[in-house]
Amino acid sequence: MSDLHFYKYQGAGNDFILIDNRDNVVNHQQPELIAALCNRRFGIGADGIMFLQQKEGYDFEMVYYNADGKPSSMCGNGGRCIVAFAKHLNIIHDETNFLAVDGPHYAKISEDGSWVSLQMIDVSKVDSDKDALVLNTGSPHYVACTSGLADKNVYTEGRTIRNSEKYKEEGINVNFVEDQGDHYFVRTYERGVEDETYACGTGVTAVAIAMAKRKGLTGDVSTAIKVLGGDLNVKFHTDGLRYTSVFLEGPAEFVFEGNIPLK
Ligand SMILES: N[C@@H](CCC[C@H](N)C(=O)O)C(=O)O
Repeated sequence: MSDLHFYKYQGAGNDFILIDNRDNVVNHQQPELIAALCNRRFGIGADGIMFLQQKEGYDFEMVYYNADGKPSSMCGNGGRCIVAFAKHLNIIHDETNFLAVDGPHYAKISEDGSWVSLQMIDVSKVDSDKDALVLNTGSPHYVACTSGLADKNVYTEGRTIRNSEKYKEEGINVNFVEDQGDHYFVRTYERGVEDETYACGTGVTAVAIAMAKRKGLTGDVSTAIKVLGGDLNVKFHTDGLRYTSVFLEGPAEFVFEGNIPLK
């Protein structure tokens, strides 16, 4: 039995296990192992796990799995955390270009390594589903406006939409948003965690774009968003049809590191 050295990071309460796999010794294509490491009772506990790997032409590659052990689409808060991890490993200094499942990403990181601004994919397709908006910001998102969000049963209502006939095969992340004047309050049911998380980066990015679309905003837009685990900000430029130079900004913090036996 050998030990796996891991690092734990969180971005606005969206928490992740990080593994330095530059020497490629960990075979991560083991869904049961990934799910066991992410398990909050029997493992380290996390919403997802990332492997930092070498990639020619980039500072590193981000390989992301959801807590259920399945490979996932893009994770925005995970992307911000892996940038902080790459700085900790001295792979990068104050900016980086890395590769993720949805393509190349540029990011900037503060001197102390605790604040990350991550460029997300451009978006040009925003669909309607009755009163909700549906779009892909690296991961698929359903955005529904609501009131009384603090008291909403996000688990039950999110789970029902995620498992509805239309979405159950591919799955979708379900975001509920309440306009609170100078910011939006957002709560998200995450596919692959199959629960509400404290924050979802691709989710708040989808909310900021969806709300701009609904309000017909154009030009440079900056949107403050509160989530259960803290504060995030989303910036982009739009002509009303395309959303470009999209940046997800917020905290990314080291929590602890340790070793866990690989059984
Ligand atoms: N927490 C993430 C989203 C991770 C992917 C998601 N669970 C999915 O399967 O689509 C984020 O911060 O973006």
